[in-house]
Amino acid sequence: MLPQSAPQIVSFSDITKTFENGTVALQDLSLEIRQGEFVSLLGPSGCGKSTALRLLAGLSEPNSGRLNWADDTMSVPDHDLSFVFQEPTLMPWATVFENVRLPLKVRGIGKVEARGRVMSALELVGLERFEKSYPRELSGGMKMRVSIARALVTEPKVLLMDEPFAALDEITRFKLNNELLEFWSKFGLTVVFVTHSVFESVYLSSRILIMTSGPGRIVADLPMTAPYPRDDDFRTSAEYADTCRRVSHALKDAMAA
Ligand SMILES: Nc1ncnc2c1ncn2[C@@H]1O[C@H](COP(=O)(O)OP(=O)(O)OP(=O)(O)O)[C@@H](O)[C@H]1O
Repeated sequence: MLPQSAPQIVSFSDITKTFENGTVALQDLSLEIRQGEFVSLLGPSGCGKSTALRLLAGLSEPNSGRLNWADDTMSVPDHDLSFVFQEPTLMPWATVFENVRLPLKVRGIGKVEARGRVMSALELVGLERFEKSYPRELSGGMKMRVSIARALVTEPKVLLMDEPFAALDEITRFKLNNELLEFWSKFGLTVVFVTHSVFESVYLSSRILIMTSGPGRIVADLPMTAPYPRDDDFRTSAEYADTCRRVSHALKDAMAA
């Protein structure tokens, strides 16, 4: 599946991010992401994964260095880019339909025009029958599906995900992993995915960037060559187990260094 030949979509050049309290969250970070990649940022707590994702989303600015989108329109906040957080961050007072409609509303798209798009996004995540439900009536997995539908309703090119499945039980997480891979492939998305989990990153990614802290930086860039589609057979294969072991060792080495 693509990587090497695909065009670059965004690059970080020597990016440093220091917070006001003096914490150097990222130092001299350079990185290129290509269109259609599924890139995971994997590393221990505090190594700057979320900071890197927030810079990509335009939610924060670097102190030095440059972030370059190949297409200038991508640097406009919210344009062609969606963010999924660990918490589904749904409006509790609004229905599932209204929650998913929100990004379209923010863009000035009227309810009539939005309806078809919202219902298509809900169908994608299997929640079309729940359009009138409120978040409190949904399970954790369903809330996350609503959050994903809200991210996909704008038909983004790039999906940024910050530990989206960390709070879910394993069976739900596996299901959502598979659904995410389906959306990624169906829509030709570029996904940047933050996780602590070696297993999750190996299952999903076309490439894993291992980060470490003190200061936050990338210490290994590992292509994941197992073919897609990946399914439950892959999850129980020797190749998956071997790759998890290799990535786990690389992570341990990075943390010890
Ligand atoms: N707004 C902030 N002000 C000060 N320090 C911050 C701020 N945000 C993050 N940090 C610090 O910057 C470093 C990187 O944080 P970041 O949240 O990016 O790490 P992370 O790898 O995503 O961690 P986790 O996996 O725990 O979410 C940490 O030391 C964190 O305490």
